[in-house]
Amino acid sequence: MKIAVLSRNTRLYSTQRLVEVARERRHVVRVLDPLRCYVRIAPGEVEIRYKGKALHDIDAAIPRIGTSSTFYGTAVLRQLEMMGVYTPNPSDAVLRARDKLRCLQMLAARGLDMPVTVFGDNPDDTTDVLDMLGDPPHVIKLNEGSQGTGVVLAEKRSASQSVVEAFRGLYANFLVQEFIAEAKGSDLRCFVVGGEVVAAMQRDAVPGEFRANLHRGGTAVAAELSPAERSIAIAAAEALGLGIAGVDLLRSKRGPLVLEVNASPGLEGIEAASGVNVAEHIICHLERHVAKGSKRVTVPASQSGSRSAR
Ligand SMILES: Nc1ncnc2c1ncn2[C@@H]1O[C@H](COP(=O)(O)OP(=O)(O)OP(=O)(O)O)[C@@H](O)[C@H]1O
Ligand SMILES: [Mg+2]
Ligand SMILES: [Mg+2]
Repeated sequence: MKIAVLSRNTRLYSTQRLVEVARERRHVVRVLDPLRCYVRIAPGEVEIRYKGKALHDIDAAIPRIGTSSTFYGTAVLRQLEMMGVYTPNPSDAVLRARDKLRCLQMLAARGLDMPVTVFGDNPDDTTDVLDMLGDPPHVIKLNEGSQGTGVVLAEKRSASQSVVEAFRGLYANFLVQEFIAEAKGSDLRCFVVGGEVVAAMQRDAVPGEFRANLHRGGTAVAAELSPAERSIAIAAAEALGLGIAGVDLLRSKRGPLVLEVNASPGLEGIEAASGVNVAEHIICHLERHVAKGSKRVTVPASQSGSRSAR
């Protein structure tokens, strides 16, 4: 198989692991910086080039698209999809996951439990928006934040109001959630590949911190999931159409709650904590799909001319 890993940095742990395992399993693998891919769009043609050369015959692509290149990265991925390249995480699904509000709306539509969430645009509505949520503490989050940045705990209503005003002043999209105190600064990261949870870890925040993210100093240990936790994680990944997903859950009084679904979950923390070779699960998932015969589109010579991508 010829595999492309769309990643801005070949030195990242996740990128390196995917390359390593793909090579071990005798695939041809190449890391492509999505920002160095460029595209020609014309009727009946599919063309994508990388550093001066046409890309062709790619069987599968693994998008590892960071928040800073969502727009461009997903456009490149879409072009690969148009060429019939298999991707476990299609561009539309990556876009859905990147937008926390949209993600929560889709999960709610499936009846999956989550912290109750509100949002509103006009300052005149803030009081009523917060009334819809209930008493503090509240968690206020930037809609497109990651690694715990822009996630703020407001203990009092006046604090919620101030943070909301500050985010509005910065023209940032945000959402406000009920604070799940019973989670006690811990969350569960469930790594879903091809409709199965292949690895899970519990992350615990450092004392005095409510965010469990490893980037915020949190620590991680392997986690045993209950059947309910396992099934809600799988359902959340499926609701968004993601073959690979990092689903974050909180353990609450009313059962597991989905916090968010990440489309480019990191491998370092989860492989270290769980001891599972997650990269191998991902490559095996590609093998199963490409072998199943997801066909690459061949552009007819009459349409593609000398510009054909293959
Ligand atoms: N409503 C909540 N109640 C309790 N704790 C919360 C809540 N929302 C977030 N947290 C804590 O803050 C952390 C960061 O929140 P969240 O996962 O939404 O942000 P993120 O920046 O997208 O993180 P990631 O790096 O996992 O993508 C969570 O892992 C959890 O520990
Ligand atoms: Mg996230
Ligand atoms: Mg998270």
